[in-house]
Amino acid sequence: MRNFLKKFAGNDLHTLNKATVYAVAEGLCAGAPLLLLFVVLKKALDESLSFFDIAPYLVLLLIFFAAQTFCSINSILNSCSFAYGTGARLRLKIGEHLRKLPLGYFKEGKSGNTIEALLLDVFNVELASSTMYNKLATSFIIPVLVAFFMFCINTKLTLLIVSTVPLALFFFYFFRKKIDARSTAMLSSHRNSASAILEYVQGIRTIKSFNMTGPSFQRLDVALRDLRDQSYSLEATIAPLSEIYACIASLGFPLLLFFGTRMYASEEVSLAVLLFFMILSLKFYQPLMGIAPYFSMIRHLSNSAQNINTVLTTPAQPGELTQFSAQGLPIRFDNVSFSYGDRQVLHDIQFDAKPGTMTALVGPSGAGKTTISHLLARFWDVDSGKITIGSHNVREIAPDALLSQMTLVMQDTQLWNDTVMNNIRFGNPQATDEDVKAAAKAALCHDFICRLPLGYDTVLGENGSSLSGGEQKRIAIARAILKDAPIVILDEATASLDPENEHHIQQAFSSLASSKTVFAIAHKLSTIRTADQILFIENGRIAERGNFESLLAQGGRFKTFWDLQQKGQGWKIRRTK
Ligand SMILES: Nc1ncnc2c1ncn2[C@@H]1O[C@H](COP(=O)(O)OP(=O)(O)OP(=O)(O)O)[C@@H](O)[C@H]1O
Repeated sequence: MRNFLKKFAGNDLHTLNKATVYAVAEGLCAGAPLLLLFVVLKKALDESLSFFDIAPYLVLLLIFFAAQTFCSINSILNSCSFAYGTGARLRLKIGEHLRKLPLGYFKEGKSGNTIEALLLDVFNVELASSTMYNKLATSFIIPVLVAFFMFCINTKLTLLIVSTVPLALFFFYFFRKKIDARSTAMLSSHRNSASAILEYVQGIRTIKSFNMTGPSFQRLDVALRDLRDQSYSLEATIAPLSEIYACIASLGFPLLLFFGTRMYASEEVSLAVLLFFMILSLKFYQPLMGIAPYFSMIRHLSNSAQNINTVLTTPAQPGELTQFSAQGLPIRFDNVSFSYGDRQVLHDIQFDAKPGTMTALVGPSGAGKTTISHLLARFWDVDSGKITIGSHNVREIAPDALLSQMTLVMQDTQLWNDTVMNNIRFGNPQATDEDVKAAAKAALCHDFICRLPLGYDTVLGENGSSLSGGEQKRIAIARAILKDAPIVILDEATASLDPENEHHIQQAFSSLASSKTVFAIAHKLSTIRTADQILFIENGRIAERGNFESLLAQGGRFKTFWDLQQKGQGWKIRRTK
């Protein structure tokens, strides 16, 4: 645990050490009244006792109380400063690392796990370092110091008191695998529910539209029930074990009573010493009793630490070229093949895109169009062949440097719960308000933004929920215009829009795409009439290529596709009686 904390705490580790020293000092100060009690008892039993005899001890007691309070405050402040500092650093580190991971990592259903790493696991580390670490340290150090002190007074009585502790610890050690298993199951269940809740919240619109709220949403229901069962099962294991552990450990007290009184009867020890040991044994057992619940927390922590490590050690995509400009460079897909797991979805893709031209990717659903554009952005790396920009293989280019040269307008628009101004400025944080407005005008959104209650200062709600789909898309285009990257990828950007919105967005795209190297993925073939080259993708291969007219003239798959779309424009929903 300490190694894990050390790894992320850096120079802050001395704060944790300070907190531990204060915590031990606090524990010892808390024990001081017992020592004074012993002195008072001894005086009372050996001689007569007056107020003047105990007055200096009363003063000492007040000093110890003050010292205890001082140490306690400092222990809490230092451990909290360490815990929340380390927690914040960990969250930032995870957030920073996530940005460098290939998109494939998030597509493989690991996002629930990642959120768990950010929330529960880091929270566990915070909790461990703010309270558990000090509690555990003092729970071991204080009994050791008390035992040493008792040992100096009477060896036999000390041995009686401590003899049961190894037995109790061994008992817990014997059941550790059971606790481990329950704790691991509980954490895994926690992760499942986090991912189920995430899925539920993200899909809430669909769930509502199918009237599948509440328990009918099976996965969430099952995950939450499992979490309830696993949490209960863990507690039901820990609670009896903790009680039996505490019982075994404190068996030393009856032993002390039995043998201690016999030793007193045979005048082997004085009454004061016997009474003192009885009182001191409480100080000895008390911290040991308190540590039982921490055994499962240690398991939680090591599990959380492992999970955080898994996220942090997932390799970031390599790429040594950190300064790169794609301006004016041609792009080449050279015999590119790619598989998702065992399933090959792209075969020998070969084409060139000259700078400043538009390449349209069309074809049936699932043909591999989006995958081609994602490979260019290095969301994944190719299995064979290569993609080059100018003379550079994209594998050589650091993902951040590569993405800085691209604008992606995806099917789903991601907007933040922030002002319109900041949402657009996301494309270029250095942009002035005037730059933002100019981009908004070019993307044909200035007018509707001005009609919003606070204009550019209007907060958009979660994922732009206060705007229509077409308006959201135009904000995303304004953001892309502001980024002004030399490569633009448009993925089904006009899908699901009404004709008026589509017309506006087409105009906005023209502003975005002028003089850029554009890759447009489109189902509606009418939107890519002006493309310099059209690649018709089918079953992961380029089946046909050419410009709009030449492809129609070929009379092949593209032509069939076009004819079908023309017919489809007059489609009706027929009611059968
Ligand atoms: N993350 C993924 N893991 C596994 N398979 C995937 C993944 N993403 C896509 N696929 C599969 O790869 C194939 C190509 O998908 P892709 O999204 O590139 O097709 P597309 O031509 O863009 O389809 P559409 O027009 O419907 O968006 C499909 O069969 C799809 O099921």
